[in-house]
Amino acid sequence: MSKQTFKIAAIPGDGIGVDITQAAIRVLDTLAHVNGTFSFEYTNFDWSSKAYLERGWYMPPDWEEQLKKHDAIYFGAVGWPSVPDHISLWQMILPIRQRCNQYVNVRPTRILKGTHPPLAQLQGKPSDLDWVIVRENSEGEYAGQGGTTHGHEANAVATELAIFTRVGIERIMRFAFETAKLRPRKKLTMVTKSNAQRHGMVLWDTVFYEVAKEYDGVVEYDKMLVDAMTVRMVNKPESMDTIVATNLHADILSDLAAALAGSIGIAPSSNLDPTRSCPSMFEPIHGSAPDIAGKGIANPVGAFWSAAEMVRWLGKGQLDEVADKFMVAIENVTGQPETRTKDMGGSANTEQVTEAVCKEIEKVCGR
Ligand SMILES: NC(=O)c1ccc[n+]([C@@H]2O[C@H](COP(=O)([O-])OP(=O)(O)OC[C@H]3O[C@@H](n4cnc5c(N)ncnc54)[C@H](O)[C@@H]3O)[C@@H](O)[C@H]2O)c1
Ligand SMILES: O=C(O)[C@H](O)[C@@H](O)C(=O)O
Ligand SMILES: [K+]
Ligand SMILES: [Mn+2]
Repeated sequence: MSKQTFKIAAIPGDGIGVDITQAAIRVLDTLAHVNGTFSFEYTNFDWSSKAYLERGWYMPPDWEEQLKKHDAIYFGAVGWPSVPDHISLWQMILPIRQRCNQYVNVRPTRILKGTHPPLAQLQGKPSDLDWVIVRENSEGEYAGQGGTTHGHEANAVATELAIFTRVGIERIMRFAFETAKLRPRKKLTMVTKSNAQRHGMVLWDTVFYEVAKEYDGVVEYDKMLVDAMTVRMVNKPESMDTIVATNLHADILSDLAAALAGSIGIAPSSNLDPTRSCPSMFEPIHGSAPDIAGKGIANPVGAFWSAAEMVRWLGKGQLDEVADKFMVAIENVTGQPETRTKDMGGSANTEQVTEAVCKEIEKVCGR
């Protein structure tokens, strides 16, 4: 069998995005080397807030064409205090998600070996918390429509329009049910705020129950209002498995999930184009963390987990075992107190964790 080469567009971005992307590439290359059946070829894109401040743009006019030459995109994080966050988000990450048809954002959470999450200390066992949050990634509260009139005056008016389409809702529901069907608990919880938001959220509910009919007897499903959902996530983590929510709700719930599982630094995400007509994008859910940037102490585990999901996606079913072993290597490292970063109660730096994961890959990922 000839060796497969995957073309990766690497966009480190800002702050700790740079450290963790570098770490992820090192780990991915070690994995490829140890496995021997595939390799990665990277194009590095210096699209960042720093570059924006120097040259006035984040991405060049042909960014889409450039990205689409790749099999996948690996993303660090974007955002820096000297640029308003809505500028950085809307000039980088959100256009990529929208124009590359990445309408699903998959955010798994579970309690990795060796973590001491607040939830497990309160009650229950680590395996109680094992979720996949399916985030609608193309519309909703992130549709980007709205405007401002009389901007700096006392009578300023601003609108922020959330848009929900039947097509958009139906495809995310279907993806969520298919995800739930393949999980051990086979449960799907759908989250809205359809008591207060009586149009878009009601359409979500309606389409959910329509699609649900196709899964009767296969997937157990229920519906939650987002406020009550936060309580259930803390008090009854074992009662849920797959969760589907709108762009904004799932953004918030996934940070909560990460914190309950131990740290924002371990949580991964896959921005997927399920049709595979565009490259999908993999990134940890955290941001550029300006408060710890430049210190070399960022937890790279969320970045590694995202890299493992990228391998799984690129393999189209052929590299699942490789991705699983990669996760074992990561957990062998989180399992050791001396190779945990500060956010996980340890004192190791990014470099030491990366080194340790590479060593574990050599032990557990050989063919
Ligand atoms: N997808 C993205 O690129 C993305 C995601 C979230 C936030 N952002 C941007 O990042 C910037 C900072 O946002 P924020 O502070 O709200 O969120 P953040 O996720 O960057 O940081 C929140 C807190 O978590 C800590 N943290 C995050 N990742 C960590 C890691 N890997 N290891 C250890 N600690 C970690 C940070 O130090 C900080 O205290 C903003 O500009 C925001 O818009 C971008
Ligand atoms: O999508 C967003 O809201 C931001 O990019 C970030 O908070 C994320 O979760 O990816
Ligand atoms: K990120
Ligand atoms: Mn977020």
